[in-house]
Amino acid sequence: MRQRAVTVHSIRFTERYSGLHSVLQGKRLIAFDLDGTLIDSVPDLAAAVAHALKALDLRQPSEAEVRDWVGNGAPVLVERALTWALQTPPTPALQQRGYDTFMDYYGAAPHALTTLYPGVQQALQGLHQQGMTLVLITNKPERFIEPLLQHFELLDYFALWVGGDSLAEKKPHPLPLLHAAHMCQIPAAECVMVGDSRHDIAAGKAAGFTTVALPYGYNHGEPIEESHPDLVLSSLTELLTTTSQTTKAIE
Ligand SMILES: O=C(O)COP(=O)(O)O
Ligand SMILES: [Mg+2]
Repeated sequence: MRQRAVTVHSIRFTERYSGLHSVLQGKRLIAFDLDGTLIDSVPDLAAAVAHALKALDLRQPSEAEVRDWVGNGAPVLVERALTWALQTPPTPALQQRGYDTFMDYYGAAPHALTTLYPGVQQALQGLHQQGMTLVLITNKPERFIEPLLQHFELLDYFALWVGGDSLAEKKPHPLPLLHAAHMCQIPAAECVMVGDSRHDIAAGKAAGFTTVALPYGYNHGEPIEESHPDLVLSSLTELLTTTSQTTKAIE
């Protein structure tokens, strides 16, 4: 069985890096959020929202407006868009029509306008090579995960992925995180949740994971620091620097 030992190198850490060091020390599993953390997907989500509203003869929001509505999964995104356009919550029938049109449009090409954030490929590859177990936990519908990971050539890095409709609960509930830890047989105390939104940080805290935030994604227009993650990074490659300095896998 594979075990992990933590090796502290005799280098002088700056205050920032000693913070990184202690947060990741002894961790074996990193759970990544998808939208706003690994991929900038808002251009495609906004195009699908606009298409769905246009099909219903409703006014269409800007990409900036849609950015602030992302985070609680596709049904809530469509509901927020319809409520904005109608200035009142949609009827169940209208919500269903809007959702179906959104899903068809988005599902046809979920990566057409979507890009990987800088350093993502490098960070995942490095962490994977170091023997870290990587999982993906998104509120995005499960059916879109595999095509997106395949398109960006990230699929092989992940031991498992969980979508917003995969289980009975989604983030900010801790269930998807606890499910992933259980499936990988790694205790929550040795797991880290990395995400861009308050839902990632709340889910991580509730699951007993260490929480790491990225400030460049989608958080309903609020600074992620307000959610008090254990650490805020500017790029995922900072994770790589830290773990390569502080952990070493042994047989
Ligand atoms: O689909 C959403 O609303 C957000 O997805 P995420 O959990 O990957 O950020
Ligand atoms: Mg996100």
